[in-house]
Amino acid sequence: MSLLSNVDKDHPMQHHLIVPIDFSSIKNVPESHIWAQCFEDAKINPDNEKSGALISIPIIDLEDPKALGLIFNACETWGMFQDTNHGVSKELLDQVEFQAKNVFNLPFEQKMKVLRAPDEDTGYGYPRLALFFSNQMWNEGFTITGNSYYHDAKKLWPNDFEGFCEVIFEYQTRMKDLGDKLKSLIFKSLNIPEPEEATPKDHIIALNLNSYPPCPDSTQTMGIGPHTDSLLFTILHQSGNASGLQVYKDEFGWVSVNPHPCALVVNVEDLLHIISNARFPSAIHRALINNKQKQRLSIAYFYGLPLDFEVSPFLDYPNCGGPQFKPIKVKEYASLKLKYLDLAVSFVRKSY
Ligand SMILES: O=C(O)CCC(=O)C(=O)O
Ligand SMILES: [Fe+2]
Repeated sequence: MSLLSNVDKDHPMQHHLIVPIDFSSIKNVPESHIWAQCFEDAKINPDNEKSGALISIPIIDLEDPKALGLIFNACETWGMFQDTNHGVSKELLDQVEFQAKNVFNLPFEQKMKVLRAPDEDTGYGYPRLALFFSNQMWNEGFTITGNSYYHDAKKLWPNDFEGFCEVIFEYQTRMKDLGDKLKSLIFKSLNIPEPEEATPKDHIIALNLNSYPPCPDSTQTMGIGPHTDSLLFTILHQSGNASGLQVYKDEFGWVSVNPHPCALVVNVEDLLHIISNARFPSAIHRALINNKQKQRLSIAYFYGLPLDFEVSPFLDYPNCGGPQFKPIKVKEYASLKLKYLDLAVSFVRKSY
């Protein structure tokens, strides 16, 4: 049982919101998956190279002596950046993408063997976010926490599961190292102490493999609807063959975050928004479907804090105007998020 499942137990999902359609047999986008508003609010379309070239989120070399300042500016302005020189090899990124592809390209009946249970957080299915949107998303996911992948891989490939397990183990290890390093850089950039964790091994950490299958009409549907992530920050690897990820910024609308060779996307999540006393926005993001009829993959690593850890704003900077949020335990916040999605943060906001 995973650490998060105690929280999930209180918020079970309906079966039909977990079971994806069999994307491999679909010729037209079904009514259930049509997002009429999809492009109306998109000031910048991911396939419009001209506008996409005008604005882009910062790409930061982690070995750059100026990295701290650059990270601070990017988090404050965008709640997001891409990092290079992060220490995760291209080979490992290719391998994890290959293994993700192996999962999603299995026959539908095989994937259903590891369907996520209504009150669990691991396994195959639509993203948990499906609960909050009236339309289905063009997306299938496979969520891993801790060593849940071992049990599932045995069901998917009874005689050949080691390859998948080795790559996921290695990827989780490297992501944890990179996450620790980024946490240290981000807190230094804010000039506040790193949260003291009594039980660091109880961190909530999850890995989401996402697949956006080839789509007969990309203008009709949505890969993943607008949301913020719940924990400290996300480290995202996206396949290089197609764009889709976008971040929302008031002045510009939706801005594409196109794949950059070997760079990993880092985005601020809600708990970091709270700890930074709203100095860093929690990145509102979504993923569109590309018009190239190509499968797009992304691998999201959510870096958290222990469930019993209490987060509260650090106020040690000039003109911060007092704490904007009440202290809250990570598990209480996770529970609010599963119930209210992006409104969760408003329950933590202080009213003066
Ligand atoms: O696929 C992407 O680019 C975004 C995925 C995402 O936002 C998530 O898994 O929370
Ligand atoms: Fe996300």
